[in-house]
Amino acid sequence: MVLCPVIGKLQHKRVVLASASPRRQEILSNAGLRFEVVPSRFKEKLHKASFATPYAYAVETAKQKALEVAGRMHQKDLRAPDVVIGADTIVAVGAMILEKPVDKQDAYRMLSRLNGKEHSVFTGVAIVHCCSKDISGPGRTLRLTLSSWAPRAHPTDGRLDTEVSEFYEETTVKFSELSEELLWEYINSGEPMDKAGGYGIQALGGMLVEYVHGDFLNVVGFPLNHFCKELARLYYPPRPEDLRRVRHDSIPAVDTFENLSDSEAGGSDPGQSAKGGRGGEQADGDRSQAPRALDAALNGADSRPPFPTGLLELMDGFKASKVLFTACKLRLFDVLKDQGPLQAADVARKLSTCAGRTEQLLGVCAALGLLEKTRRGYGNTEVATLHLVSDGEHSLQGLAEYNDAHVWGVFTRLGLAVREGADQTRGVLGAMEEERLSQNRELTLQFMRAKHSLSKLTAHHVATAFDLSRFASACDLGGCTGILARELAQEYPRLQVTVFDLPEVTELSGGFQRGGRQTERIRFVPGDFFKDSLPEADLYVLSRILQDWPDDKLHKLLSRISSSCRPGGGLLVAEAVAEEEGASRSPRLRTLSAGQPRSPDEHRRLLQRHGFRDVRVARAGDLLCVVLGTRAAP
Ligand SMILES: Cc1cn([C@H]2C[C@H](O)[C@@H](COP(=O)(O)OP(=O)(O)OP(=O)(O)O)O2)c(=O)[nH]c1=O
Repeated sequence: MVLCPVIGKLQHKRVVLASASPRRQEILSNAGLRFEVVPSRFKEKLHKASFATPYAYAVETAKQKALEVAGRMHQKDLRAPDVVIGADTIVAVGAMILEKPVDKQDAYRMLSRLNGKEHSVFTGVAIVHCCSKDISGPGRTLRLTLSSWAPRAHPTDGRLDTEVSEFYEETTVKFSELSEELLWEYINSGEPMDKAGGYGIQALGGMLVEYVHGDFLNVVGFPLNHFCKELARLYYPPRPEDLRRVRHDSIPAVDTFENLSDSEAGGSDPGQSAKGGRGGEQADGDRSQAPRALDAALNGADSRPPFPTGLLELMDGFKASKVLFTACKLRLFDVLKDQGPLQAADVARKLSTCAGRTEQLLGVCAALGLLEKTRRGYGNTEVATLHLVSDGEHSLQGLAEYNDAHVWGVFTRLGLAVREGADQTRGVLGAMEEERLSQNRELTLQFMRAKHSLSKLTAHHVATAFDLSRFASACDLGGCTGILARELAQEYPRLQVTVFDLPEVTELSGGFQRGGRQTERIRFVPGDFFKDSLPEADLYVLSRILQDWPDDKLHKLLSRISSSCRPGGGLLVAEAVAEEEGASRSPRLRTLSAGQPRSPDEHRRLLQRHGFRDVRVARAGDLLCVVLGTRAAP
């Protein structure tokens, strides 16, 4: 498929879609492109009469939308993009260009013009390749240091070199003869208001359409097929004669990040458009100029090293994490779930936070794909709705809270851990151990919320990695809130499950339980698996436990389990995946714990060393590996 190889070319680039259109986001996401959404602030006010054709207007508007985002991100170091994609969809009937209706009357005027007639839908697309050439050398990254949150004396002197590839696509659409009543019924549905021409062919508006000649997705807002051909043309390999380098010193200056806000950030002045011809002047509507820098990089003529996007992303990753944790701590996603979308000022009012910095936080959350910005303000994206709203079924709010309150501190002491070998986790978990969780109820609850939200992601995978129906009873050692126990009871209707955990944990587990028949087969027993007798069970379960203990403790625990397990009984171990021996685990799970990352084979050998045979290994999602061993007769 032409897109797959091209996706590979874009995979390590920072791609930004400069559009608030959910349709465009969906079309590109479904095609497998990874990108961030940074809606453009370009005001679509180009003078239509100054364009020779409707599609020239659409292409120029698309270009200005993309250049505005490229310029803003370059100036603000939100995330230095490699590629910015802009698009603009218009409906043309006769010489008239129809954009989004301003009100119902306007929608009626448009639909009446389209009624019973054939019209064209044009989508202009601009692909802007950015190469930052600022005084601090190539590349810019997320620079959210304290200073960058303070008003800047002046924007950086840096210059943004861009190379623009642009094209348009035309689709012909014919409306049926529509009654006045039907038109108003459609208008009152509200659907027309955010769509060019006042209709949405992909939804109710499909009822108005008699036929479509051409790319359907182009009508919805993004000509995916043409876009793929354009990318293929750009990356395999560009022909020198197609290259046209355009330098945009005229990128419209915008205020510093600090001062940028909806009311202040005017659109870029059309007069400052790119040098060179207006968009779309060529008859075939397909004017591509691949970037020369790209051609040089692809053909080895450029001696400079490839841009270290991944490394810079690694260097700045912690800032993005802190932005996420701060937004979670402020319950930003909860407020937007209940009352969104909201303008930045309204968010600041509801959170009782500083308006300027709230605007910045919202902007970065949008750049991180956690929020989407539309004319009506900021709203949660799908991932935020699923995982960042605190009462959501799949919420990871607890994990964010715990990482921010505790794990963050652990990593600030990484240097000490490396120099002195001290296990900094003990500094946190240890503190929890020594002062006993019971003396710090809030800490215990935060720990349990974190473990609960993380376990929810993998509990089903762990419970179903192997067929456990031969066991009548199971004991989940360190089972915390019982999320895995619940999954086991759900999956195996015969199974009785015991959750064995510290008293201060089991006494708080009630708050995490949800109803359901399977809870009748789950019991919580307080105890310490290093000191107290283990509850009797056919199957013992250790999920994300071994990783937290040094070898001496780990062998002590496995030895106690082996002694408690009758011949034919089982031990199920679920741990973070370490691909090969000694490899470090996925950083997202490593908490600097005292345990060693273990490969599946190392786990296999560990169980065999403690008397388990027929040891099998499986994967649980891309987070955990699951190992099941059967206790051999002594
Ligand atoms: C004709 C037609 C348009 N549309 C939509 C696609 C676009 O989202 C919108 C045209 O307005 P645009 O200005 O192209 O895009 P937008 O305002 O939605 O987003 P942005 O400017 O941030 O990129 O109309 C449909 O969804 N279905 C249709 O049938």
